[in-house]
Amino acid sequence: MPLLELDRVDLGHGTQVVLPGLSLTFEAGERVALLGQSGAGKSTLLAEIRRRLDSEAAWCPQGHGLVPLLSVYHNVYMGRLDRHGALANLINLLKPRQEAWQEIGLLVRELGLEGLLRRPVEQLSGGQRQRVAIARALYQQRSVFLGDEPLASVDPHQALRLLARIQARHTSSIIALHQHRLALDHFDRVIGLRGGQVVLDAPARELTLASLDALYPDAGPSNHEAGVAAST
Ligand SMILES: Nc1ncnc2c1ncn2[C@@H]1O[C@H](COP(=O)(O)OP(=O)(O)OP(=O)(O)O)[C@@H](O)[C@H]1O
Repeated sequence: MPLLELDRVDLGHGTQVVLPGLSLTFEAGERVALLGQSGAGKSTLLAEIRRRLDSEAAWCPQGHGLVPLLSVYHNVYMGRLDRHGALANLINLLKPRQEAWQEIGLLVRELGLEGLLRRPVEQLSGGQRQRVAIARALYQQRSVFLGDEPLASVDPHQALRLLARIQARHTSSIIALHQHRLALDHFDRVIGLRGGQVVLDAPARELTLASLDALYPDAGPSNHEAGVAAST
């Protein structure tokens, strides 16, 4: 069953079209890796998917989108801000709701952030912030996970564990990433963007690391090794 169909749409920013005439169908239940060099249009595509799926999708943005001065608890709680009234959210800011505190406590423990619930996000490492952003997306409890490089600042072993948790909690996932090995081994489908077009759209099992090199024209032949190094 299609989750989403894009039929010859022009995607871009203002008057600048980045992905002209784009046609893509995403099926429910698919785990899709979105690849392409910087500026290829992955975020632009994800923004459109997010706009269309709206409340069906949990969202983990590039650069985490956290509030540095607020605690880990409050940042994760923000995943469900829209499900409570303004007053309840305000009160929670001053005095955390008990059931939310417990639920978020379990979630952050699962992601290896135990003991950090009260810590302001500005005092966390890059990898810890990344996990808070993932926790916030998991806390949204949606059927689809959309992630813009959600595994960029964690080590390869952690990336694998986090990805497994993300995929276990969502029926479908569409994730932009640069770890090629991860894309080939843990996704159903790989979509590659280059020069404003979809130049690759294939089942991950049919692809090799070398076949992904064509997505990175600036990188030269050694990119294959970079892909290996960046992967688990
Ligand atoms: N808000 C914006 N306004 C105008 N142009 C933008 C905006 N965001 C992105 N662009 C441009 O759109 C093109 C695609 O950018 P996009 O962020 O989608 O690429 P990307 O594949 O996600 O890159 P990266 O891997 O670096 O995140 C680039 O040329 C970029 O400069």
